[in-house]
Amino acid sequence: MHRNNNKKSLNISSMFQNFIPDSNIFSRRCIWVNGPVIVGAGPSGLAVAAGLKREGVPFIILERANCIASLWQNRTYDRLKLHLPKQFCQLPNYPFPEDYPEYPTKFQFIQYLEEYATHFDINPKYNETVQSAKYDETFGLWRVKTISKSGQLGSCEFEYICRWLVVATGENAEKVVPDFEGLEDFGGDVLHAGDYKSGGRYQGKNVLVVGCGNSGMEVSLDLYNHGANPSMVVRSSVHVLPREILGKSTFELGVTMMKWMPVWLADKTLLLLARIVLGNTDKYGLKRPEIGPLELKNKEGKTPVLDIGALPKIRSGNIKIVPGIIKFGRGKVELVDGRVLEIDSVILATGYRSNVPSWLKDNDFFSDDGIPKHPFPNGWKGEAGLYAVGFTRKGLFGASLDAMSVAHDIANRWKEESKQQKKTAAARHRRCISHF
Ligand SMILES: Cc1cc2nc3c(=O)[nH]c(=O)nc-3n(C[C@H](O)[C@H](O)[C@H](O)COP(=O)(O)OP(=O)(O)OC[C@H]3O[C@@H](n4cnc5c(N)ncnc54)[C@H](O)[C@@H]3O)c2cc1C
Ligand SMILES: NC(=O)C1=CN([C@@H]2O[C@H](COP(=O)(O)OP(=O)(O)OC[C@H]3O[C@@H](n4cnc5c(N)ncnc54)[C@H](OP(=O)(O)O)[C@@H]3O)[C@@H](O)[C@H]2O)C=CC1
Ligand SMILES: O=C(O)C(=O)Cc1c[nH]c2ccccc12
Repeated sequence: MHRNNNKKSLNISSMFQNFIPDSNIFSRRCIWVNGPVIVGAGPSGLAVAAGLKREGVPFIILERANCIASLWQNRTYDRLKLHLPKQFCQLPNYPFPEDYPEYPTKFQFIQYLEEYATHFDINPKYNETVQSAKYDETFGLWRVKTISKSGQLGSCEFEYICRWLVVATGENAEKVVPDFEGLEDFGGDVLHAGDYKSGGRYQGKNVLVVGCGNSGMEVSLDLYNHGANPSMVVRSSVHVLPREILGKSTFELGVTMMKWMPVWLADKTLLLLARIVLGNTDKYGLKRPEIGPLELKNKEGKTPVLDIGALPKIRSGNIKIVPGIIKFGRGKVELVDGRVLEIDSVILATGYRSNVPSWLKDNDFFSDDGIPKHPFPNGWKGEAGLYAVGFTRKGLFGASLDAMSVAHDIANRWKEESKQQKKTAAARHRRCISHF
């Protein structure tokens, strides 16, 4: 759908360069960017920015929050630690400090990201939400419209014009909040896991945790540790794996096995080892999916739970497993097995989704769920200067690989176009001189 109009864009871009900056003739201020616009200042956006800095390519990062890594700073609970070993979570060209533990805390991870941004001198434009991005075929340029909520003037609107657009808004941009019958009559407090910080205020309360992914499991454990009485809803199935097997990270084991054997065999081996370490999890209401954990992650993006202590509490009955929900009523919930539970609070650990379809217009690179249609490792480059980083379903590790490919590709194209622009300018200059 998008054609590459390189020649056209060169002429038009130099035209914009003279004409647009700080223009007040439009109600929306237009800004020409001599390089890519990166949307999102999470780990993915920062990693691309660092790569571009190293190559000397100018760029702008637009971030809707007032800080970098807002998922980590604003939407995660206090007890969170990285659940993959640190070597799989560091960004390119800047290792974690040596004294960091194998599984850094979220506060250590945030500190690392702050230092990363400082080290590479990355300064995002904060409080600026991208509302739409559209490729203008006539000019061969991207038009990125934002609304900015900072400053004393209230909100301002901007339009950035650029040749390259890097989508780095993440797989977890928005909370998923399902519609439950009767929830409006429930009366107690209802929170998404993205707003949960700690179990401190739930002591002695009956709390229903909806969802059994890593968030549901870890929130349930945190609630138990704070003296609450959690019940966790498992409506379908879940793969629970030990975080480590014989002292080695299960994730690393999976990655290594996949290099040597087909994914189904790696899955079979992992499940056998998990059975030896954890026992039969089906017994506690944690039915395993029919597809193996690695294949399920690759195909559907569903992350297996890496257990950090919830499973023993499930075994001992301190965290109760309950089936799907029929409806809520005042102070209670009715379950599909006919039971009615009295509950004080609800925590929706029901996951997240990408928000790309809401703002990227006329695109056929991303599917309706906001993830690129081409799976890893082919999902980072679209047409007409469109790039995606951090949608590989491979966590920070995948984001880093994407970021290096994207920064390198843009740098090559930017340098090529800059060279051509210089040649065109020189030729124009020679023609002018020859007229005298
Ligand atoms: C609780 C939790 C724990 C996790 N733990 C791990 C882990 O241990 N290891 C691992 O590898 N992965 C983990 N992940 C996966 C996670 O996706 C990555 O860690 C990482 O945050 C992805 O980085 P990102 O930059 O792609 O996305 P994000 O971190 O989500 O950053 C995207 C940024 O884009 C901004 N944004 C979104 N929409 C707009 C818009 N329209 N305009 C402007 N800005 C916008 C957001 O505000 C955000 O700052 C975890 C995820 C969650 C939810
Ligand atoms: N320590 C760490 O590093 C952590 C990492 N994470 C990561 O963050 C990402 C998001 O994880 P998470 O927040 O757990 O989200 P997930 O998408 O992994 O899990 C969502 C859960 O909610 C359930 N659910 C959704 N809708 C309903 C409904 N209507 N009724 C009942 N159950 C419902 C799902 O069930 P079903 O499967 O049936 O759809 C699933 O169990 C993952 O990649 C995860 O690995 C999260 C927490 C900690
Ligand atoms: O925690 C996450 O969300 C991740 O995406 C990390 C991750 C990528 N691939 C996995 C396979 C098994 C467990 C975690 C991950």
